[in-house]
Amino acid sequence: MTLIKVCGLRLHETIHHVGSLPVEYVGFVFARSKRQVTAEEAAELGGNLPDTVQRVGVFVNVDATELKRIAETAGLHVLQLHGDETPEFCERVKRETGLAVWKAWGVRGDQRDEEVGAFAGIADAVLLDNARGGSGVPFAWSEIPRLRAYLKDTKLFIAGGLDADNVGELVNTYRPDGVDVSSGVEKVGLKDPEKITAFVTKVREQQ
Ligand SMILES: O=C(O)c1ccccc1N[C@@H]1O[C@H](COP(=O)(O)O)[C@@H](O)[C@H]1O
Repeated sequence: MTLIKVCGLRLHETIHHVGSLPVEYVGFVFARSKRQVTAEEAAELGGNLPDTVQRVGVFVNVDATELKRIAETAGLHVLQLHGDETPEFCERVKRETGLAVWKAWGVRGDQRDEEVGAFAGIADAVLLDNARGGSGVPFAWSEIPRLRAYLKDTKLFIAGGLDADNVGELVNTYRPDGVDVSSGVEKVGLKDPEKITAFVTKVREQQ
């Protein structure tokens, strides 16, 4: 089964809707973004989710002390690191928080992408995204098999410009462990319940 993460939630109505769908993860963005929430807001929103849904915090280059503070306040289960975090930093944060760590990797389509292999066996998952993270634009999916080979058994999530129209092809062709969506389920900057349902339905149809 393909795991599903819906990211960038800020409103109670959307949280209730996502909580009623077969979704494994919900993401809260703590990076500077139009989707940014505070730890306190995330705690309140996340408190309305069923226990089956894990809460993921999205961070860009935040130090370990601040990560810990936000994770505890917001009640996070997973830390998604979207900046220049090293494998050593990921290992340390995993050890000190006891939480799962996902490393987001911006795919550029050049030799530097091979460095993603340094996170294999350290991060609980690697999330491949467009090199401009959170941009809503897909990267070249043809790179997936090459990069997956560097990750060995580490879980692979795909993000970057996914929506209900393209996720079926992605799942069918590349069979990632999970998919992550944000801007593709928005309408004029707000999460759209119909688009979220359409996305989840499309992923589940591929099983
Ligand atoms: O969503 C944001 O604003 C954001 C800001 C900074 C880093 C990451 C961000 N979001 C993550 O980006 C990917 C792709 O999102 P999209 O579907 O292409 O919009 C996803 O993992 C979001 O969690």
